[in-house]
Amino acid sequence: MYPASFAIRMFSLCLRCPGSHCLRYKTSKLRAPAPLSLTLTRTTASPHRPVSSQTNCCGCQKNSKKMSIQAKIGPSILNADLANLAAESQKLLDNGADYLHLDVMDGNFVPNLTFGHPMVKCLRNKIKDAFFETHMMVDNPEQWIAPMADAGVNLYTFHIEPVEDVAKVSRKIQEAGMKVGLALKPGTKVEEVQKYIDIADLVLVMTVEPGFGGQSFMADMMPKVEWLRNNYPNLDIEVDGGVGPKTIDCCAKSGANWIVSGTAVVGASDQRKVISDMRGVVQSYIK
Ligand SMILES: O=C(CO)[C@H](O)[C@H](O)COP(=O)(O)O
Repeated sequence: MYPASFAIRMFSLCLRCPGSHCLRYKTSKLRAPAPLSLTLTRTTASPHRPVSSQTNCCGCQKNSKKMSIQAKIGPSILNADLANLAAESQKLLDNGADYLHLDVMDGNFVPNLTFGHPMVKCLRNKIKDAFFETHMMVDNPEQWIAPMADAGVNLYTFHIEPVEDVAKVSRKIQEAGMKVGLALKPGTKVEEVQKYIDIADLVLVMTVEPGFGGQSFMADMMPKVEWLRNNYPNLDIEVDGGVGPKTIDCCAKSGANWIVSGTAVVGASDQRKVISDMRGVVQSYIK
């Protein structure tokens, strides 16, 4: 961690750069993460996905480029009528959902049980072309990679907390043909995911304790999202838990672009409006 005086000095150096969006002290060159307490916007360089090869003499990007991320709304079907899952899911997709967030719980990692790959496979048989994310709230995510890939999952998001070798599990997910999501419980420091970000397609910052839908949003998780966005402008950052029309602005402003919303969408009388309004808020913060 660099002291604040160093950060301020590097920032003022950056002001000489014609690219006014450059904040050099948090580029990949220095490999120093911005402190969690700093709230910064608009970076142009990322160790995750570089956005330009043109640089100024100071190493800053010459031209500001648009962030390449997109706003995505993924309803969680946790609190839906699971006996009617295919119809409920199709309705969400027809109302504009970008993807489905499927909460898989094993009763060990979290104190709740939901469903596993057989159910996901049945859902895939009914819904052929939607993007499926499974949020694996399980002790041993490695165990379910092959069956979930076979079930037609696109993005396999697992918690790093119980996993000894996150890189190995991530590689196996990729080899199985799925994208990799890395999830953090509220008590897990964001720095713990940093060394794996280059192999991740998405980082999920939980905004409730995982296990149940319908809980209150934890605004104190937003510094994690800000830190990720400031350091990785093109990373897909997902939030999950208590997210809805009342809390979306806070998430979007902090830099989240993949939004999981359960109760607020599934229980809405006008799902289409809720999904579209939330996407609009996220889009308004994407530069
Ligand atoms: O992962 C989850 C709980 O562990 C759920 O996805 C999450 O809680 C979504 O539901 P809601 O929007 O109702 O909070």
